[in-house]
Amino acid sequence: MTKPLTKDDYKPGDVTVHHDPERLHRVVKALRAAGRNVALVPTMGALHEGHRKLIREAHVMQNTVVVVSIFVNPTQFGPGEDYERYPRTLESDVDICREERVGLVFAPSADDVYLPGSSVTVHPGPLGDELEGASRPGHFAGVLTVVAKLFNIVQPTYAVFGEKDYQQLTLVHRMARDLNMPTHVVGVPTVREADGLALSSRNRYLSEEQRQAATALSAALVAGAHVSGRGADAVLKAARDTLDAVPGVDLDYLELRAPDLGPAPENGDARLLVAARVGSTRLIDNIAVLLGTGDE
Ligand SMILES: Nc1ncnc2c1ncn2[C@@H]1O[C@H](COP(=O)(O)OP(=O)(O)OP(=O)(O)O)[C@@H](O)[C@H]1O
Ligand SMILES: CC(C)(CO)[C@@H](O)C(=O)[O-]
Ligand code: BAL
Repeated sequence: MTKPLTKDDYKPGDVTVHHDPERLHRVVKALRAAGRNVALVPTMGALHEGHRKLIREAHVMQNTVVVVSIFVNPTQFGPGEDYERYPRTLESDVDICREERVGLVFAPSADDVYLPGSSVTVHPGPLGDELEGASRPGHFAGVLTVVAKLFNIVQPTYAVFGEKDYQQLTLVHRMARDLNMPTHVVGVPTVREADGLALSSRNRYLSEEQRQAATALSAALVAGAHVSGRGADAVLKAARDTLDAVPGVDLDYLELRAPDLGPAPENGDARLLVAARVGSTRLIDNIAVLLGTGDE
């Protein structure tokens, strides 16, 4: 039988913060037994408007308890990446969650998530070594393993992810399908600043000058999308020219792919993806494009 909840487990109308995976698991199990839907929004914290939009999407279904996880997952960072430096702002994150009517925040420590001797991981398949995975070896094994753990701890009906991390969203979809996970994965369009820059927790690393240069990523995607009727070569050239015109932007990749990140089609729906370093900050972005044949 499910144990009744106490005020330390769940406070209707307020947010409750849990650190212990087993306790959180017990709380969501009791809420489900009481007829509530459970939706999960996985994050690494330092919450911004993009995260707020994911939380609002998670509320779309009536009678839902939204769980936001806040965990800077060490296994998805490579050596020399910004794991130590990544912003950790739990107190203000909890305030944002309260404003957004989140029921439960799950903020575990790395030791609670990865028990000593843990060795089994999720293998992302070949897509895990491409695009982001080519620059960040092992990144998607780390992401999918922690997302699978979160799905098992929370057992959500819905889990919401942003299109800003398009390859991550694609791989999480694929993991849920390939491993018969009962969670529905929902994608949310990218929230942008007025000048086009995709919101990202890492934007706070940028100096004023770098912040200005960083608009080159979204500008390049828009320039590419603008000429999409003329075909793939025109898209890549327009995007590349835009990036090349801005000093201080060091391109990592600019690629056109199919919407499922397979090879780009000659025409029809496609995705244009970019990653670049501005100073020491690595930024990513992407946009949907409709490729024409170049005849029109
Ligand atoms: N601008 C955005 N619009 C929509 N969703 C977003 C945006 N930024 C992040 N997300 C989504 O929020 C979720 C948590 O991402 P995360 O906490 O890593 O934030 P982030 O801003 O992407 O941080 P980072 O700078 O580390 O990439 C992911 O599903 C991510 O795609
Ligand atoms: C999905 C995620 C929370 C897994 O650590 C992370 O990759 C993120 O914040 O996008
Ligand atoms: N937002 C994706 C998490 C990462 O960059 O590690």
